[in-house]
Amino acid sequence: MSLKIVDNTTQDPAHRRNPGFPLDRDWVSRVRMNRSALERRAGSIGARRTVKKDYQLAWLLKAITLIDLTTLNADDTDGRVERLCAKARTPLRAEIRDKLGVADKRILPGAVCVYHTFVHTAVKALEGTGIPVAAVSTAFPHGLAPVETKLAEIEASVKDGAQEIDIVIERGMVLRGDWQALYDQVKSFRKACGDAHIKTILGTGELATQTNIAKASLVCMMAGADFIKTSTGKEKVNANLVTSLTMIRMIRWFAEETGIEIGYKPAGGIATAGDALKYMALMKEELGNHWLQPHLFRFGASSLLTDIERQLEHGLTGHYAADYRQPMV
Ligand SMILES: O=C[C@H](O)COP(=O)(O)O
Repeated sequence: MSLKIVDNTTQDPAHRRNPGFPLDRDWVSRVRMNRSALERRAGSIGARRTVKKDYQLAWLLKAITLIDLTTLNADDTDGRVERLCAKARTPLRAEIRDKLGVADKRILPGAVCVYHTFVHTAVKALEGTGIPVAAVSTAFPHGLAPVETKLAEIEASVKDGAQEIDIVIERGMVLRGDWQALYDQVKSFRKACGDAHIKTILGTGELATQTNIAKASLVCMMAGADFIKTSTGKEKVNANLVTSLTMIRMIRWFAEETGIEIGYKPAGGIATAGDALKYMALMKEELGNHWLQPHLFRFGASSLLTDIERQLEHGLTGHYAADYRQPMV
């Protein structure tokens, strides 16, 4: 089995951060997406075997490095966040790592993602691992609060040690086509983030059309987003392949025009190893293997790791482990 694919780190020194660009209204007005063409293309993902069976275990190991291990529940506690961080420190049991021959490799999730309240706890629990803490700020999940409140929340998360900030946009700005307001707000969020990387959550399930999703993606990238992210996980419709295709194509277009590579984070409802492989195949086919690195791709997921661990064990032994052997939080 080739495990070359898991040899990556969370930082690529050659990667240029998005500096942000002026709002180009002409470009925004030229954006049009064709939903049925997107659906046809999305339906073909995973139909052909993109990942050969022998390589699947290596891809699943890689998938672990691309997860923002997440807990975003109203009943989260310090204890739950600490247990999640313990899982992040040891995402795979030693026995599985040994059997896979990867005991010496860095296989850790891309980040741990929590509410602002728990940033301090997570930073402390992850000390020494190099795993960044991502905070959902700006009145997650709806994004409806005075801008000053949202900016203060970002600043507080950064002060507590968050290295990544997942902001939510106001969906109403997109539905009204108020691109200037969206651009100005995301730009101010980016400024408040400072060195922390900013992921902009679009709430795609609430944006009505693929064209709106594409335009919102573009405006966020112009305003300085490091990542564009689909969903909070709280909308009725969360990440899916059609929307992913729309956003990935905007990332490609943006890279062609500006030379800047923006990250992509599908989030919400991605819970199985099979789902993960489909998203990875989509990235590989549309943007190339290069984009399958933690600084350019993340899964926002609360339960994906559990299934990946189960599938890895099944791949090794032919049996599924009992649930108690893979506790999450
Ligand atoms: O950003 C991450 C999402 O909230 C996680 O959603 P999930 O619980 O459906 O995996």
